[in-house]
Amino acid sequence: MSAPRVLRHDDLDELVQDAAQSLMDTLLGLQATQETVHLCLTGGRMANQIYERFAELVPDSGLNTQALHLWWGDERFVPTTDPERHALRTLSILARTLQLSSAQTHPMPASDGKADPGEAAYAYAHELGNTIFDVCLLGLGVDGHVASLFPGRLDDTSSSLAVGVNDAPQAPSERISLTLNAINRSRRVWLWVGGEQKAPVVARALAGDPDLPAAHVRGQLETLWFLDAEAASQLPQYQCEL
Ligand SMILES: O=C(O)[C@H](O)[C@@H](O)[C@H](O)[C@H](O)COP(=O)(O)O
Repeated sequence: MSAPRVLRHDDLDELVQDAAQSLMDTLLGLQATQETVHLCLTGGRMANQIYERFAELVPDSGLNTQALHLWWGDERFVPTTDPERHALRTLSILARTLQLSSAQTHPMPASDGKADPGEAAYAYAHELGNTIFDVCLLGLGVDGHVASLFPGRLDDTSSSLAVGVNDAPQAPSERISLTLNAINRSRRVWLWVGGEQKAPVVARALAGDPDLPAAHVRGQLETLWFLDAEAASQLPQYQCEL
């Protein structure tokens, strides 16, 4: 397990640019040595901005999009065509420049066709099997949640890979989430966080507050927190690298 490192950026634009470029560079580096790369995506406003920038980088990058597999860290348990679905938003951005077949994209199940979030989570865990994410992306909620693992409901002893959430404190209440078990077996875990309202929870999580799910995420090789200056504003200077 790797200790968290903080990459502090002067502003949101710099964070978006660096996060998108770092993702591209890492995927290209991986493709030089391995056939398939598994990337686990997150929802949220910050991530969507970074995906926009990433999609712009794709055409001139040399990225082999055929060799990329996309997974999701969590999903809102709503119908397939509901615009609230993380997968729908993310794919609508990425599909501008990435040609992706359905065999490469592994969205979490939607509510049409599945009885409840638990059944959907079970199916997703089965699909995931022994897959290890090369990069697992996460956003951070103001309450310290990551994926759909909320404070006070942390299923940290779960040996399963995905869980159904029926009473999330944030709408919609029904969700599917990867567990810490699935997240923390990733090679790299990257958190993308911006804005002043996240500063207190960033400081608590990086101080190791055990109540916060975000304090428990670790990649096997790398745990990187990409922050803008506002989100990093309550951290001690020594914790920031840039
Ligand atoms: O599933 C959801 O309801 C949200 O998308 C949420 O979990 C989000 O990922 C985080 O709150 C961080 O997102 P922001 O980058 O939008 O702050």
